[in-house]
This record gives sequence, C-alpha cells and structure tokens, in this order.
Amino acid sequence: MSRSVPDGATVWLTGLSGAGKTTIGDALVPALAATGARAVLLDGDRLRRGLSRDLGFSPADRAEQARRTAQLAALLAGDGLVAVVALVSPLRADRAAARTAHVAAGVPFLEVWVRTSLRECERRDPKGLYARARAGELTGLTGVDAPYEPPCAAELVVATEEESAARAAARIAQAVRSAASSLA
Ligand SMILES: Nc1ncnc2c1ncn2[C@@H]1O[C@H](COP(=O)(O)OS(=O)(=O)O)[C@@H](OP(=O)(O)O)[C@H]1O
Ligand SMILES: Nc1ncnc2c1ncn2[C@@H]1O[C@H](COP(=O)(O)OP(=O)(O)O)[C@@H](O)[C@H]1O
Repeated sequence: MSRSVPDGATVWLTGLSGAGKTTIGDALVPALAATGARAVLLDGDRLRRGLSRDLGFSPADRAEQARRTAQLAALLAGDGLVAVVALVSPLRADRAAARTAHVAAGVPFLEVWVRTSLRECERRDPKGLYARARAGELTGLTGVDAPYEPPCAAELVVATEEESAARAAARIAQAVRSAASSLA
C-alpha cells in the first residue's frame, strides 16, 4: 500500500560552512509540511548553543556532535517526524555512524551532500569565518585547515552554484516521500 503522507525519516545535510545547509533546511521544512509531514530542523550552529555547548571542533568533539544529533534525529524520526539535520559533519566515519544508528532503528536515512566549492563558500562567507581564518584569527575551519571528506554514496547531491535552494528543497521532499513509500 502506498501512502501520500511520509512517515518518519532523517535528511542529513552535510557540507562546508556557507555551503547552504541552513538555507536549504529552512526551505525544506515547509516543503515537507506541504506534503503532510511534520518536520523539524536540527542545525549544528543552533545545537551548539545548547545541547552541544560543551563541544568544540576537535575530531572527537565533531564525532560527538554527530553522534548526539543522530540519536536525537533517530528518536524524532522513529516517532514519525522528518528530522532535517544541517551539520558540517566533515568525516565519512561520523556520517556512516549516523546512518548505522538509523538502520538499527529501522528509520530511512537520506544523506544529502550540499556541494559548494570552497571558493564560493569563501565568497559568500555569511559569518565572516573564512576571513577570520585567512587572517589567522581562527584555526581548524573545515575546508581551510581541517578536512572535509566528500560523501561517496550520498542519496542526493545539491550543487548550489547551479540549483536554487527552493528547487533543491522540492527535490529532497520528493525523495523523502519515495523513501517512506518504499517502506510502506
Ligand atoms: N572550525 C570550525 N569548523 C567548522 N564550523 C565552525 C568552526 N568554527 C565555528 N564554526 C561554526 O560552527 C558551525 C558548524 O557546526 P557543526 O556542528 O555543524 O560542525 S561539525 O559537524 O561538528 O563539524 C558552522 O555553521 P555553518 O556555517 O552553518 O556550517 C560555523 O558557523
Ligand atoms: N542555491 C543555494 N542554496 C543555498 N544557499 C544559497 C544558494 N545560493 C546562494 N546561497 C546563499 O549561501 C549562503 C549559505 O549560508 P548558510 O545556509 O548559512 O550555509 P551553511 O548552513 O551551510 O553554513 C546564504 O547566504 C544563501 O542565501
């Protein structure tokens, strides 16, 4: 039986700072709501002001940030919500662990690579982080002097230099519907 209203799922947006994760997440929540889904955005920046305020940007702290967020997302998705995660999550191992937590919970997990070149992220620099890093005032910025490992098997890739946030959100919402109905 197919369902028009998707059940729970997690959409995991990964990419550099300034790639467009928050912007796409903000567009995705209402796009999902329009399909009847209840969606919530779990944004790395915002999580770090509360749930993860004890964490920095060492590899261990980034792994812990991904672990906590994956656990929270899987709980919400297990209750029928669509958890939209927007986390830099630069390391493949951390994203793979997030996927494994969802597989264990029987919840669909869609990894979305928000693919934007470092050059374009630096041009946008919405928070001035790249300027600070280039000025030597900030160390460990992903893409500058900390690694970003591109996904090998993301369910979707959004090339933001070619696709609008609204168009990407519509495409992701459609993929969530397909993932949910394939379990029906
Ligand atoms: N060194 C360094 N590297 C990356 N990001 C940095 C750093 N320092 C501060 N910020 C700000 O923190 C936001 C990323 O938090 P995340 O929890 O998504 O990062 S991670 O997944 O743990 O790598 C990130 O938010 P976004 O710009 O929305 O990606 C930045 O605003
Ligand atoms: N196609 C696009 N998708 C997403 N963001 C875009 C796009 N084109 C330009 N932008 C801009 O890029 C910036 C991305 O910032 P943000 O969403 O905070 O990124 P992140 O959450 O990945 O750090 C915003 O100023 C946004 O308006």
